[in-house]
Amino acid sequence: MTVHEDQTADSEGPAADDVLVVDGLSRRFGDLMAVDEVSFRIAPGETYGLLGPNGAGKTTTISMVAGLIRADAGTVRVAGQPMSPSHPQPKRHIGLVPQDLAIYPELSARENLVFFGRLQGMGGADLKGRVQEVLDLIGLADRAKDKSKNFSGGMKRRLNIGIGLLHEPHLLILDEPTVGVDPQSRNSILESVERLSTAGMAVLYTTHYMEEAERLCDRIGIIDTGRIQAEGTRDELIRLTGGVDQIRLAGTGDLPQAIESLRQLSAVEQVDHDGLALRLTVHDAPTAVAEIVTRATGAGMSLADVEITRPDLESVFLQLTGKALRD
Ligand SMILES: Nc1ncnc2c1ncn2[C@@H]1O[C@H](COP(=O)(O)OP(=O)(O)OP(=O)(O)O)[C@@H](O)[C@H]1O
Repeated sequence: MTVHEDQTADSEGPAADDVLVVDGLSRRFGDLMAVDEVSFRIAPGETYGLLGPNGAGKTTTISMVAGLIRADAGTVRVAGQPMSPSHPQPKRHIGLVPQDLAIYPELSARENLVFFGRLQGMGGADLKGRVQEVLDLIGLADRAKDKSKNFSGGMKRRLNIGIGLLHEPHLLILDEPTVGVDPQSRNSILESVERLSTAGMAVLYTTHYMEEAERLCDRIGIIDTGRIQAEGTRDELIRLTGGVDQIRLAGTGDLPQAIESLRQLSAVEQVDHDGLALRLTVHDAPTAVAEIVTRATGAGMSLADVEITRPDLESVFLQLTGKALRD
């Protein structure tokens, strides 16, 4: 886990096979420091999330990583090679999926992929084979012949992702790919990203949706006002801000005996009695809850209700920045 500002950290150095190493990346627009010394790294098969609200600096960061805009300071290494305006070659290892759709509505899914593949200098049997692989990866093989103008929002986004995958990049960058799509389409996009990650792809994923970061990302950088405020796995970030799982047991019966018995469980840190219910502070509530219920009832408690409360990244963000993730 790496913690920035005044927090202490046990930061690990970059591994030799990291697909992406970003160090001290900064960019100013006039008086605004849009990205301020952003550093992170992504290993093969790892999904790294930049989680932050609108205007946090996510798009500016990935635009610099992808070589679309110049950085004022900092370095980017892709697949072990430094990248700069004078040395753009490592760009070929990056697949960028921008926020806006870049597909031709009158062309089918397959025709779009063939068109963009040719633009990238691909052709012949290689292109044909790769297009089929990509159609499978994005789950559009059975709609390959349909014009993309007839696709749902999520299918169009997946086709957009497919275009970014054609040249077999080592790193796929997705900029808020689910904004403006319905929940079902969102799920199919997330499943595609999960499939790619399982296949070994390194993914850089920007979002302001906490649920997506929690579901997809192995590590998350919480970004606000251009700075990464904290970085780690979901659980590390939650521990960092002192978040704990709680279980509330409402019921009647021999409560003192239940408290005594529950205090002996290693997962239980603390048991309080608020008059109406027992309130437990626990490690990993979803795993511990079955044993806790068994203990409480075994000790003579008759349960009326069991409620689990887990802190989430929204509360971490609030604590770190004093603001909500969404307006
Ligand atoms: N070309 C530009 N000129 C001036 N200001 C810019 C430019 N591009 C971005 N900004 C500003 O830089 C800040 C960071 O913007 P950026 O687009 O990187 O944020 P974001 O986290 O991607 O949010 P969003 O999802 O809204 O794009 C914002 O205040 C934005 O207004």
